[in-house]
Amino acid sequence: MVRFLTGWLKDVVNNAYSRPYVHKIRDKPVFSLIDAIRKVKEENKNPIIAEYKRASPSGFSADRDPIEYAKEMERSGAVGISVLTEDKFFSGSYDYLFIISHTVKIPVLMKDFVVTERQIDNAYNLGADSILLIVRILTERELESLILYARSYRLEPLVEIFDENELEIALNAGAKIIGVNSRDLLTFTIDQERVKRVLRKIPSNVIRVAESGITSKEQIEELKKYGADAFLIGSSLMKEPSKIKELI
Ligand SMILES: O=C(O)c1ccccc1NCC(=O)[C@H](O)[C@H](O)COP(=O)(O)O
Repeated sequence: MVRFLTGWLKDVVNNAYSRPYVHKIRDKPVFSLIDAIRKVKEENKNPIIAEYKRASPSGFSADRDPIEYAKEMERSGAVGISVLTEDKFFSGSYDYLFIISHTVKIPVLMKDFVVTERQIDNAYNLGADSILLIVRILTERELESLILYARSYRLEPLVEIFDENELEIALNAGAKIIGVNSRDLLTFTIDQERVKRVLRKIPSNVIRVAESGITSKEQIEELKKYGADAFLIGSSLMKEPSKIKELI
């Protein structure tokens, strides 16, 4: 299918094409996010991917030191850290990714609107262990090709979907870890019922991640009933990092 983008999504993708190449050489091993999630589940804990997000187009903003935040998340048992690197709409940066990936020894996900191989080169060189690939902004051919490109660096991408149609695309492309985003990328509305509906349709040999709008342990327990293996949480942990202890 050919992608058709409107509004801010069109702008964010256009901006992604002109992200610069970062001249760095990776100096750390790759940590598997999938293995880390399986291990935390075996320990009967909730695998939480804690996100470092300073701003978002839906109006979120938080000013927190990246090193302190990352250390606290690792100390508290987060399975991984997601770092927003998109600059125009999320006030992210490649510097945050480098700093955080060189602070912690748990998997780090580069959260961005990835549409080029150059962005994946940057993720690897800056120390990321995984990248996000969003089905909504890619053609099927691009998705397949970027998954393979990321794997050539041993980075297993988290493939983000919205609904059943995108689930089929992600599965056809061979995704091994799939995130269902409760937030509609255009309207920003959160719909956990859609997430539950889609989660239960993902085969159990695929790692299933519930993304966005998670604020409580009750929500996590509910999402687990529908098959969620891991939880990507940004806003509530950026506002109150100590909350991670009760969520895990
Ligand atoms: O965070 C946003 O407002 C947002 C708006 C539009 C597109 C993407 C957006 N966020 C990216 C994410 O996927 C979330 O940051 C992530 O899932 C964590 O969500 P939350 O816990 O609700 O901050």
